[in-house]
Amino acid sequence: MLRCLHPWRLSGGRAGLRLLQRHLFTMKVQSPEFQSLFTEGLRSLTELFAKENHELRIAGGAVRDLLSGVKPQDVDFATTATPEQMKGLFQAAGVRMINNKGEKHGTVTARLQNENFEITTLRIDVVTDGRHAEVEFTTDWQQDAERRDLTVNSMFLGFDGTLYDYFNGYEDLKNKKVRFVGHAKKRIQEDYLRILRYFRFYGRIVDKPGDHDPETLEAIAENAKGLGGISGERIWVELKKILVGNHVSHLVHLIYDLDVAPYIVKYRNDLTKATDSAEPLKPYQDFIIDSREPDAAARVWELLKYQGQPDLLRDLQQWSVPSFPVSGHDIRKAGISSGKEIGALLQQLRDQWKKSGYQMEKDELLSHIKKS
Ligand SMILES: Nc1ccn([C@@H]2O[C@H](COP(=O)(O)OP(=O)(O)OP(=O)(O)O)[C@@H](O)[C@H]2O)c(=O)n1
Ligand SMILES: [Mg+2]
Repeated sequence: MLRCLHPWRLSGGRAGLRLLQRHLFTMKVQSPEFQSLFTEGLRSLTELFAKENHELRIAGGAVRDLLSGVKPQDVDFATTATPEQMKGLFQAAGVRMINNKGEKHGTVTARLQNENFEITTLRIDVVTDGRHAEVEFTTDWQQDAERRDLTVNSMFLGFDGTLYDYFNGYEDLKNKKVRFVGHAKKRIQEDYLRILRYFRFYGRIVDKPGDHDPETLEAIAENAKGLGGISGERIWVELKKILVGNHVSHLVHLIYDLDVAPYIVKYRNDLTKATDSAEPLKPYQDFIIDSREPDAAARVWELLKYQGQPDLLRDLQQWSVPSFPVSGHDIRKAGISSGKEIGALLQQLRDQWKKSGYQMEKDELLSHIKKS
């Protein structure tokens, strides 16, 4: 998962600006990944905002991915427009809005040319309890960058290719450094899940494991117990992402050394509560099956070794990973030709197969298609 940095075209002679933290560094970004985002839907969206003089930029993780030469899986947008202004603008243009649950936190989702766009008003987190935040809207990009977790996740990218970087995120990405924006302690106390996000991005970005900012490690150790208040399901989602990254062994050690482990693994019966507790191996097996990485099993052993669960470890080591018996070809033979439908059916059958404890065979699975 080594990510290489693209040779960016710098807009002449501004490199000196990045020396000061909290000093806006800008440059121009041109890359095939960036260009590939410009769908018809995105063009219409940017035009709508430009017409009303609202600023709209790509924000956070998607900027990080683009700068690493990776096409982002999901793109978040940030804007100076308030949710009310966005709603007015979309209504006037006859654009459908969906899923208004995010509105309290400033997020409006608009559907243009069959694509969904999640757009969030710039905000300050006014009150945080380590899990949720009460927010206040702002039109100041720097303030929005300041409430984000890591420097590499705190950048914005305008549609003319201008990168806006307030906290040396670009420099950190190039130097493969994972750092919190401002004080690690404060950032973690705003949302304890950020402890695990730190490990996750460390596994994604850093080449050689071992180097950490002492202040960060201290802040993690001091605040690990905050993870006790986060739902097991959210923890498990992050943990799985750590396990598919690099440096798993190093990170699992660190999770134990910093005493984070008690709050995310031992004593946590709800960690994998989506599944039956009579089958303690199931979530790990599902993870291995879903990850499709050749060494996924070894990564989970690593975790179990330290989880103080030698029985689970032994059982998992003896388990031979079954392979899903249905292929796209089988479904096509059953008379379905649309690629999209085949994909959806494969996913459905996979889920059924997993629920059956990987017991269902090909014919039985395929017979379910015909019935539905
Ligand atoms: N606990 C969190 C979660 C998110 N963010 C901010 O919100 C952005 C988007 O969050 P999310 O999509 O959850 O994560 P990404 O960083 O985009 O990572 P991924 O590639 O997994 O989506 C992050 O980049 C970061 O700026 C944050 O500050 N603190
Ligand atoms: Mg994201």
